[in-house]
Amino acid sequence: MKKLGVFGAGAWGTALATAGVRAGLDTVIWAREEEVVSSINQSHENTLFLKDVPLDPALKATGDYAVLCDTDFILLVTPAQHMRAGVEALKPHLKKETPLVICSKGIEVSTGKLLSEVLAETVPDNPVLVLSGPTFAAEVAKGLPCALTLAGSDPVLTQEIAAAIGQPTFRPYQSADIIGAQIGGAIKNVLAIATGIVVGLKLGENAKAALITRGLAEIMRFGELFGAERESLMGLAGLGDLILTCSSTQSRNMSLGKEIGEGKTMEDIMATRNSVAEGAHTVDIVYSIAKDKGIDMPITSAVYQILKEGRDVFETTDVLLARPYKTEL
Ligand SMILES: NC(=O)c1ccc[n+]([C@@H]2O[C@H](COP(=O)([O-])OP(=O)(O)OC[C@H]3O[C@@H](n4cnc5c(N)ncnc54)[C@H](O)[C@@H]3O)[C@@H](O)[C@H]2O)c1
Ligand SMILES: O=P(O)(O)OC[C@H](O)CO
Repeated sequence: MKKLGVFGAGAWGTALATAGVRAGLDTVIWAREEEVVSSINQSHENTLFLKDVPLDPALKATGDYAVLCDTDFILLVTPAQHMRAGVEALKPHLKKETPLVICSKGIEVSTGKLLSEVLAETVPDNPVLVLSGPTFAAEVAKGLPCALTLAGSDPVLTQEIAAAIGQPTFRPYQSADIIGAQIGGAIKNVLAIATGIVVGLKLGENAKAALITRGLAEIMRFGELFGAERESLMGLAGLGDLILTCSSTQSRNMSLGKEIGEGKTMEDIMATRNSVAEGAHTVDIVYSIAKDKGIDMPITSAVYQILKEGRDVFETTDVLLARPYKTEL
């Protein structure tokens, strides 16, 4: 495992590529936008998605699938809703034995499938792993310390990849629970929007803590349906990421919710951004699955109603608070 490919050069792909370079890997990042390829190669910065963070000149960018696929393992970092199309495009150039590591956080809205299920359909022969956890791209790119979950069904391969990309400031903890490693990262984005709304409405720190904790209960209930292990949901890729994302406006999801709580519309907010807020997509499918399967997810439902049905934030909050009292667990 000497050569790393990174598929997708948004903020997270770029940060992961810097981690690869720092780990001593010969790293190439594939970008969809020509201007990103040239800005990384010439100015050693991703001016479109990770501005003002200097990148190691050793990091090479390409727009060529064949160059990306001439590597020992590939991190997949496209937005979740574009993962299927992205991997389909990659497939003709991909060696069957190349391990693919899902680093995106979301559930495919059109099918309700986890990204590992999407890969099982599109590239069934490639080994698939998941890398997820509490990690803001800018901090990782600057080399600040973090810890993540690296999940894979083959413990030897998982260990091999952890050893290849791991370093003191980028610590992958291994797991066999590929499902659990994806559920927390996908749903915490929806809950971060909810927390942002609470912050934007100035409902206080107590409300925020209550929402994060009851949000975790929603992750647990949803995870059970997919067969996630509870321990994984309490780990870095679950609770850890929920805490991080709900705590800071560095999160695109949390800050989106905050702006909604402050009275802005989705149209206004999206007009000022070129980055992805996965929760605004994931909420559709989580809401729909929860409704279909009878899973109690009142916070997720509230986010859906506000974002997708245009319900008033004050009215929706009142309805949430007026729900009957029940046992905690
Ligand atoms: N940014 C972070 O701190 C962070 C951390 C962990 C995980 N993630 C996850 O990584 C994934 C990628 O997020 P990001 O922060 O790198 O993205 P970003 O918001 O920085 O950049 C947007 C990305 O979307 C791509 N894109 C836009 N339109 C597209 C299209 N039509 N088809 C394919 N790709 C398109 C762009 O090329 C770019 O790579 C997301 O699932 C996110 O949840 C992000
Ligand atoms: O900026 P966000 O909300 O996409 O969150 C980034 C990461 O997922 C945090 O772990």
